[in-house]
Amino acid sequence: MFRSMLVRSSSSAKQAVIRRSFSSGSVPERKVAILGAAGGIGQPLALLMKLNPLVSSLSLYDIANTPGVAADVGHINTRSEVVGYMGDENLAKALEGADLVIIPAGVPRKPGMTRDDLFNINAGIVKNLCSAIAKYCPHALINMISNPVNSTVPIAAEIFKKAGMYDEKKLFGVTTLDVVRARTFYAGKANVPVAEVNVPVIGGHAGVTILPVFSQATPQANLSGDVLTALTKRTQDGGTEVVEAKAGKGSATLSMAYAGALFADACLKGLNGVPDVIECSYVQSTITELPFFASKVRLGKNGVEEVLDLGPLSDFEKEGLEALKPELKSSIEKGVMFANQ
Ligand SMILES: NC(=O)C1=CN([C@@H]2O[C@H](COP(=O)(O)OP(=O)(O)OC[C@H]3O[C@@H](n4cnc5c(N)ncnc54)[C@H](O)[C@@H]3O)[C@@H](O)[C@H]2O)C=CC1
Ligand SMILES: O=C([O-])CC(=O)C(=O)O
Repeated sequence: MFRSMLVRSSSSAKQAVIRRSFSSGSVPERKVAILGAAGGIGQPLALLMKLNPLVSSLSLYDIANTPGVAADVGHINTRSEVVGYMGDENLAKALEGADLVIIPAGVPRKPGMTRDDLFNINAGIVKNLCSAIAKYCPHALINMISNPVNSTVPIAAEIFKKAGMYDEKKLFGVTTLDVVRARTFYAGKANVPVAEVNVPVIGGHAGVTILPVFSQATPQANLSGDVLTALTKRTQDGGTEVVEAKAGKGSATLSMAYAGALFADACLKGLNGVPDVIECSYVQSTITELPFFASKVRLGKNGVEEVLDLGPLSDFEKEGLEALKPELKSSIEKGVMFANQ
């Protein structure tokens, strides 16, 4: 049985000591499950989560190849115990007791495709995985990476509603890569240290629905309208830039794993009661007329503690906001319709 592929990252005795010291200290035990863990994002994300001291148990699930990934990552001498699970019959065990489930399962784009072209395959994958989550770890936080995020998050919400297990505070579309890109591109043009940069990115996660709010970027810089327009377009097309550079071999995996690990770490900090953890994410929202929208959210013990206001927008950003609404609305409706058919 694949459970026997359990890989312990250090001896049982050492693990017991680690467990005791954490249970008596301030860092609680946290199980994180990655669904799609053997994929292009899943593998480096598994590595980064293995390096995260907030994780005590790392559960790696995929339909194929998880034994090798779990054996490999499990040899790293950090806190978490690593267990790999392969195949549908092991999904329940992969999920049981999870505090956080990260979902990068599904097919990536090839050149010429939009994220919405992935809907037909990925919608079904997300639907099945979310049905299992509703059954086996209904109180876990969900970090949805699988594209099209603008639709997969509404699909997940509908599946949880049908199961009577929907908690809007626990469902997150991961848009952190848009923030990571906006920070990198802005730092290059503004000539400021990239590590100090923050830029909120609102809307959704596809093309024009990605709206970086450079007027609120810190540190501030006096960039021309043309530069801001170009920065906005590059952020919106960041995923396509990688898809084209990879020329048929997939989409962003390494930068996505970094972004996914950053967001998961923020979720774990929130769960553990760290105050003032704020990240952008695509969540159920009332700050616009759209039922799901990415904006800054405050993370806490229950997941989303507060969806923050958009703050002042420039005229260019106001136009971008109005322009993104029709596409985002139809992507949300498409997801809701799929889940209810
Ligand atoms: N939210 C974001 O910012 C980003 C999202 N993505 C999306 O992430 C997804 C994954 O991308 P990659 O890792 O590059 O693809 P990949 O093809 O390398 O890996 C996907 C993995 O999912 C697994 N999988 C397929 N069906 C599954 C199921 N039912 N249960 C569990 N695992 C299953 C596959 O076996 C494979 O290992 C794509 O949909 C991609 O578009 C990619 C980059 C950024
Ligand atoms: O572009 C893609 O297909 C993958 C993705 O979401 C991104 O890199 O932002």
